[in-house]
Amino acid sequence: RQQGLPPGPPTLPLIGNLHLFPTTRAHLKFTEWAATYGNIYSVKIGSQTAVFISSAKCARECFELNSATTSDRPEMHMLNLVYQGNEMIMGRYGPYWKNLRRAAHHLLSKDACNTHLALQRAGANLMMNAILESPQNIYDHIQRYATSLVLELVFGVHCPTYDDPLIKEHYEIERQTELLIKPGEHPPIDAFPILRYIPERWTRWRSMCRDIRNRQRKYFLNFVDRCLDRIANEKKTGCFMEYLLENGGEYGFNRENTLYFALSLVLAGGDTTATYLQFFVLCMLENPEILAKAQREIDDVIGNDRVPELKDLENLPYVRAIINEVHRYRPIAPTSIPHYTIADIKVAGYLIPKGTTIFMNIWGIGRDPELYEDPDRFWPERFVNSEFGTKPGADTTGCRETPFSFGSGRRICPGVHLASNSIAINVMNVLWAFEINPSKDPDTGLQVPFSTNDTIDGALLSPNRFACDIRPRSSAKVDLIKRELELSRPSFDRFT
Ligand code: HEM
Repeated sequence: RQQGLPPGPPTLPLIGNLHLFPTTRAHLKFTEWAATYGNIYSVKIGSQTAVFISSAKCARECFELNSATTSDRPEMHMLNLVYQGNEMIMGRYGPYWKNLRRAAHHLLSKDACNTHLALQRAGANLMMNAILESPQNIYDHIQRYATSLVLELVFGVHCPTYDDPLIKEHYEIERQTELLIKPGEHPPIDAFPILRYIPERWTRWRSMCRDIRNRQRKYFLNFVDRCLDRIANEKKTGCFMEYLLENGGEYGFNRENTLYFALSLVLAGGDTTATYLQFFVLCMLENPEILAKAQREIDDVIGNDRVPELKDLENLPYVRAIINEVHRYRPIAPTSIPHYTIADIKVAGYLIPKGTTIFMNIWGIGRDPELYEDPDRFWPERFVNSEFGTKPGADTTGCRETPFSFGSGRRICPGVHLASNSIAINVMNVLWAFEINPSKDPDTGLQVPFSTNDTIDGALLSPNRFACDIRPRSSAKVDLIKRELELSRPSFDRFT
């Protein structure tokens, strides 16, 4: 470990800390290290350095005040094989990425998102109706909502049911793609670049990258072809891809850039929103008294004669607190997406050299004992008692309105407004419409186990499929849900 670097676990010659690097539930180990080595610490992997930031104050200094230097992404060989530098999420910082961000703003700015609200509400109504029809499939109904929304907006493709083959293929592609970046899944090719030269017959990753690339191209190019057809036949849906195919030059995009930009939005926008909403349902299942309190608030403000609207959220402080607490308690990207320095910087008095990978330890920031009382407890009241959910007297430098789970600095999630609207609409709907209880095994009568800790071991933190007993709170609400769905169906007409 070079002089001036933040402290960290003791290293071994050549491999550094590689032998200590966790391959499962890595965020827990990274947060444990923060308790030992501090809110900024470094880890060596071969010759490479990684720095972990685990406090709001350091995150502000690192990602916001030094954003001109900390907005690159580390090079990942396998992603290069799949995307050849065209995609956005791991794209290198520079003029091409700046154009991608400009283009993303066109679709995802706060104002643009106001124009997507009718579609989001229609999709949410479809989800409530699907829960009425097959409550046992709530996990899938949530996935359908989130995936169909991004496919509708980006490619003009509507998926009305969860067993639509397009939804199934989307999730297969997401799962495969996640394996590319899952720690421990492959040899450390990026830390030891010499591994790139191992002959193909002894490696699995090259053929895997080729398969994923081909599968993604087949899936997404089919959507592009459909857009081209609609443009030719003057049957446009107003989706983003149609706009890009006609105006991509505005951003300097060629056809490949356009394809991979759209792919980035769809892959980044579907699973993330779905995972948040699945965790929300699990948090309600685990905390019936919190669910009941939120429903009392909803009943007082909205009542039984109409469904919730986005603007109701202003009058629902406890529901807002629940939304913030789910973000804190189960951040879906617990160590965000790594950033990379393009020059030396100083953070908290330590040197972070050019060429360092920096992780924002979102999980650790949400569990910082200096900021949060009883951080491992799901307790929305903390966000009622103080603006940022912090304990009395805490130094709130770096705390902010946008949840940390969306990342930080110039790379902060550009989908934050779309995701926040989806979350608000669906959280209010579910609280207003449904009772949520543990389900019982029909044979044994025993409660079917569930837990917010029962997660898929992937690059993102997402819950395993779970069961619950979710049913309408009254027959009058069933009638309202059905009526609302019929009223909002015209939003889908343009996709037929
Ligand atoms: C609950 C939902 C979501 C969460 C928690 C989330 C979280 C994140 C995080 C942590 C990052 C990395 C930020 C950083 O590097 O500092 C990110 C990046 C990104 N997100 Fe999201 N996201 C969500 C939904 C969405 C949606 C709906 C879209 C678009 C439709 C989207 C598009 C993107 C893109 C394109 C990036 C890469 C940005 C870049 O590298 O410049 N996300 N997101």
